[in-house]
Amino acid sequence: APSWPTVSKNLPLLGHGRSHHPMYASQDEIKMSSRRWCHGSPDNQEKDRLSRAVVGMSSSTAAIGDPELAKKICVPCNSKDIHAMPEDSAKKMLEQVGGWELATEGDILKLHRAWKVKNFVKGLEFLQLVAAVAEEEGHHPDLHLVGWNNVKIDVWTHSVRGLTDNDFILAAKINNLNLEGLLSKKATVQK
Ligand SMILES: C[C@H](O)[C@H](O)[C@H]1CNC2=NC(N)=NC(=O)C2=N1
Repeated sequence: APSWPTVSKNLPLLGHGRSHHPMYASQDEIKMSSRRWCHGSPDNQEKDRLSRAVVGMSSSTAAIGDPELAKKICVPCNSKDIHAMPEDSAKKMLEQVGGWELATEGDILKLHRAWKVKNFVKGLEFLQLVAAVAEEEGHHPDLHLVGWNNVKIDVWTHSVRGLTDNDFILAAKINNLNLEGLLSKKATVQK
């Protein structure tokens, strides 16, 4: 068999600092895992979470100038109140998510950021940390691990084919991750 790099067994697959993979977690832990999807019918915990959600998601002014983006939570992406924000609103909100830039693919506006990691396995660990935040928020980025040590992340709201506050909240939470020991010392990042 090929000598694949040994990915550490206790890689936290779904956040909370421990893996939720059936091989490693007890059945009740799996039931307890806080996987939530935008389209699922919210249980009480979800309702509580949503009650703290940003009010007035459709107006991106709800978050502009608010330094606590990372403390906000995403709302269901299939909510009828969610709309893609105009580019000038996105440009204003960009100031709150250092290191991210606007990118357009086709006619879709996205948030983009790239990091150089120490090696392939550290890149996977980085992606696992991001996955845990995405699962917690029910809002998911596009994750790329290319050239073995380049992590690239795009964030956009697929349901409206553009940017919403959810995307900036997720980017702010990603910026708050502790990447200690994962990033390469060489700063040059492949865009
Ligand atoms: C149906 C529901 O909208 C989906 O479950 C969620 C999941 N995560 C998501 N993530 C992103 N980035 N955009 C979405 O529209 C989206 N939708």
